[in-house]
Amino acid sequence: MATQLKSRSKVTEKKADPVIFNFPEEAQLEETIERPVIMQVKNLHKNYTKDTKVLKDINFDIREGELLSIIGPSGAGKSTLLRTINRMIEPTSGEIIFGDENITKLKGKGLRKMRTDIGMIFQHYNLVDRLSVFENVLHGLLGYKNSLQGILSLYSEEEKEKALEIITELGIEDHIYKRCDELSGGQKQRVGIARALIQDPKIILCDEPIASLDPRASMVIMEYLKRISRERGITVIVNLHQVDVAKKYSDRMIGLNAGEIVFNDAPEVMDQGIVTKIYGSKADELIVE
Ligand SMILES: Nc1ncnc2c1ncn2[C@@H]1O[C@H](COP(=O)(O)OP(=O)(O)OP(=O)(O)O)[C@@H](O)[C@H]1O
Repeated sequence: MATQLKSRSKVTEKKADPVIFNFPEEAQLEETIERPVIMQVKNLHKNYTKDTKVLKDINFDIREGELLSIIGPSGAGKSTLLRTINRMIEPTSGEIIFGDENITKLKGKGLRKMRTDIGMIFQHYNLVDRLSVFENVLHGLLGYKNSLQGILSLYSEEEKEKALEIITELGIEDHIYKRCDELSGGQKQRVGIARALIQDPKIILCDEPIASLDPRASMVIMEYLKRISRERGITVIVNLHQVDVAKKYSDRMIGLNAGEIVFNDAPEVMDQGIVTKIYGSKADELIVE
């Protein structure tokens, strides 16, 4: 398989990093159509200790194929909220309804199945540095494997073809056999996205995906995330520090302040007054046009 893939990648013309995507008009129009709700977060609380109440009665719906950003000052609870959605962090109380299930009650097989439906990408990529791009992407399938298949890295030809397709879609096919520690931050994040995509998720959680990237690489990553939500109908939930980036790319924004939702609406509605409500005294540094 490796040789097959190598010869295929040789015939692939070297492409420059894609920068701008022009979304078709239908995709723009689709934004006005109300998408079905696929997840409901109800009365969610997280207390790390008796005195550290980080999420306070969080309620919101998540819709199919939307790009939803979560913004708020440092310590507002953005990462905690994102990570309770796939139970990387256990909520203290409340419900997260996904399909017919309450995620907060899942155990064993049910929990593993839910995690294949919800992919995740991270600020620091969480890749295995000494492994190749190809191997890291295939690792996204581990949730579907038994432990022996996982240990032996047993993947079918079909799975390898799918990995190649996704790697090509993300524009990193020229790096497929490189170790991940030879890649730039933006390329690493694209590997992270490819690893999430190969598991066929319904939702991708992105915990500050551009916080370690320069503006150009950040834009490329945001364009890919937007494209994934538009073209694949996957819901993308992104924690962001940059209000302007969130405004530009989101279908909807949630503003968190001290563990409470103080804004949940379309980006067009966000103005300086709302930014002040979310960021308090730090809002002066964040001018919103
Ligand atoms: N494991 C933990 N134990 C105790 N407190 C925690 C733990 N993890 C986070 N916290 C606290 O919970 C609060 C919210 O943290 P969280 O990381 O969710 O915020 P955030 O909005 O993502 O912040 P940032 O933008 O700085 O990443 C902070 O006060 C943090 O110190």
